[in-house]
Amino acid sequence: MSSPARLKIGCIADDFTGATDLANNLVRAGMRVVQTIGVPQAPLDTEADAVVVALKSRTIPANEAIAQSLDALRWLQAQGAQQLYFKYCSTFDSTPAGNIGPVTEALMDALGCDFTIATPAFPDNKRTVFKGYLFAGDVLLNESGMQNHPLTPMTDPNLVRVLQAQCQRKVGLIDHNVVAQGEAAIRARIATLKAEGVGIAIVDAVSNADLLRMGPALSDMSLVTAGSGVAIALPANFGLQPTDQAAALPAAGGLQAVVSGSCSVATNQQVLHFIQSGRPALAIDPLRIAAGQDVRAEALAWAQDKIAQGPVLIYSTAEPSTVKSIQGQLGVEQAGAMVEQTIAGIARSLVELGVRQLVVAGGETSGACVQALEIEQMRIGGQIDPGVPWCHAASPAARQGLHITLKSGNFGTPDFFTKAFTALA
Ligand SMILES: Nc1ncnc2c1ncn2[C@@H]1O[C@H](COP(=O)(O)OP(=O)(O)O)[C@@H](O)[C@H]1O
Ligand SMILES: O=C(O)[C@@H](O)C(=O)COP(=O)(O)O
Repeated sequence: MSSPARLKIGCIADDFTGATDLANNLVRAGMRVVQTIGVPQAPLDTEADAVVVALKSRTIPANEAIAQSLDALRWLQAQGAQQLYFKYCSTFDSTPAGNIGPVTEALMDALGCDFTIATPAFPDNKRTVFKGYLFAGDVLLNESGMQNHPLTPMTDPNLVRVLQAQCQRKVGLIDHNVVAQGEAAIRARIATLKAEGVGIAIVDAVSNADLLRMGPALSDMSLVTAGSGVAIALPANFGLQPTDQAAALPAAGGLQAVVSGSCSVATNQQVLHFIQSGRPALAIDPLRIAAGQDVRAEALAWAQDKIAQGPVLIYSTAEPSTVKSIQGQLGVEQAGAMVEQTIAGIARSLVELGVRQLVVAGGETSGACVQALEIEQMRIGGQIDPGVPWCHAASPAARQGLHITLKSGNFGTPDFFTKAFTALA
């Protein structure tokens, strides 16, 4: 086994789909990237410029998120990572208890880092930050629907205030006027903030040009914290330029399927689009799972005689009123866990049937599917839509490995479920 080169960027992501989102942006900017599911037990055994360690630490208790993140940091340091990147959601999903602030500060302490940035800006997916205020699309974060998020309701769009509530260190702002002037002005502002006792600064960015202007000023920062957007600007600091080779994956083959447990607005549109295009789609009824029916076996039998003709979709995706009614009958957590386990079981059975191109929709659903497929590591390939790349992974269920994409609930155009397979052809 050849000994891999020193990692340029070591990344810690607080969820699985967010991890592929970050990996995708690093690949687009020229890095070869591997994503691991959790913290690996062994050293990296393949060439990569960056590794993204995917955790599920977004909404767990802050002390557990810190412990897992420090574990990931130690592994990345052992692989020689030259810069660390903590990735969180582009809608800054967190509560006054964390976990963005506590994890950032624990990583800073461990790295002896006296200053870092924080920006969830991801203009390709319409997340922008101006004067410290986060916009999702054309509206402020707290008007975007995120104010109703069940676990991390975002009711304040001012990120300086939001992050300060989670941090011991003083939080400041590098605003758009400074970012627009480029590296020297950003470095000067950082020096001023440090002199004022600020340890973490929210940074404005309303376009990719802003992110690219920011990049050179981050070249010597041991820790960067951000959504995935900032990643487009970092590979250049290591002398890398965009190249198709960074996204190279093995040739794709085998059967094609989509499984969806996401109930987000974008996914609902994607399911509808797939059905309206006349392709085979099977809805899963959570109440039948709860009643003890073998929904997995039924789904497999349904798929078996259709899948040779082209991609099939198996979904529990539903509109908010239906989801609420099911949650009312089964309980929120029980309904979620039951559906996740069923879809993950179906994904495993489909791969055992010969599916080698698998689209998974939903963050939690992706976590369950990746676990059911016993995937430990994924190589990141080309982008299908902003934030969503194809990946290639080994799995005991697929001898030569499989192509898999983990789609965040809110990402992707309405035709994503068909476009994904065309992109791989
Ligand atoms: N019809 C349904 N009724 C109730 N819960 C559902 C239904 N379909 C999916 N779920 C659950 O909703 C959650 C969706 O979360 P997730 O997979 O993270 O999607 P997203 O990325 O869109 O948030 C999962 O726990 C899933 O099992
Ligand atoms: O930064 C983002 O928006 C995404 O990468 C992300 O983290 C999305 O999370 P989920 O919507 O929970 O999949």
